[in-house]
Amino acid sequence: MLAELTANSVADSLARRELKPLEAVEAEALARPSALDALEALAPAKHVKVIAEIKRSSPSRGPLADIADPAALARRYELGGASAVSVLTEGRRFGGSLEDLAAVRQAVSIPVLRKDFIATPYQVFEARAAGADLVLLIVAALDEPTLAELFGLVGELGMTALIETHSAEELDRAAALGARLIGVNARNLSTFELDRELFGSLADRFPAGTVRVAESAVTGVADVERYRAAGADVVLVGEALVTGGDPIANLSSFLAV
Ligand SMILES: O=P(O)(O)OC[C@@H](O)[C@@H](O)c1c[nH]c2ccccc12
Repeated sequence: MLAELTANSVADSLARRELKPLEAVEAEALARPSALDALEALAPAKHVKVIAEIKRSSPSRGPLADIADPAALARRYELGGASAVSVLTEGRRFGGSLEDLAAVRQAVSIPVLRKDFIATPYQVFEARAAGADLVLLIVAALDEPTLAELFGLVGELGMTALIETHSAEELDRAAALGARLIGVNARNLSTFELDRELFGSLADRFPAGTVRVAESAVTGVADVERYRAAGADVVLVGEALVTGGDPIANLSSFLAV
């Protein structure tokens, strides 16, 4: 189901854009200055860290925010103390683009995550060419050889993979891969259902030394506290930051946890 969704989304986004040849994108990716060290930026610390997301809309929630200037919002996130910025680059359902990512990259000096349904090496090169430091790989959407191939390529390009999981079995697959940055998404991307307890139920399963990311379902500081108490090093927050008024004030309350 999710694999199909990913394939459709990839085909759709590739069909809608004028595509440069792979060699050109690869050359652009390799010509970039080195990616920022996201593992260092997100390393466990005394307080929880936040990856703040630029998110215009989502299939489950519809339009969320009219973000005319993603770079300006990213600057607010950085000022507010976010450790990284996530930019949704999927166009049809999330209203994002690689242009958003490139604009954000120029505006901030913290690591930037390409959040999309990545299923091909081409998209990984594109991410680096646009300036991404991190790339999301969703275990449920990828077969084993593809996941391993993309994970390897992300590393070769000097970027960090955020491996997204939604079950014990997927978390074990992420661990077997040697992932250092692993997320548990509270949202099931096939049914859109939220399971707020999932991160807590899987927290003990993260291999020692990995950075634990709790993704989705933060509506306020109480959710950040709950994730932190369950063992999260990092929370990834979208909707609450794009809809909740001043992101700087919201971030400062989250970062006090
Ligand atoms: O808006 P929220 O509930 O704070 O969620 C953010 C982020 O976790 C969510 O956008 C997300 C997590 N994994 C994804 C994969 C694809 C698209 C989106 C996502």
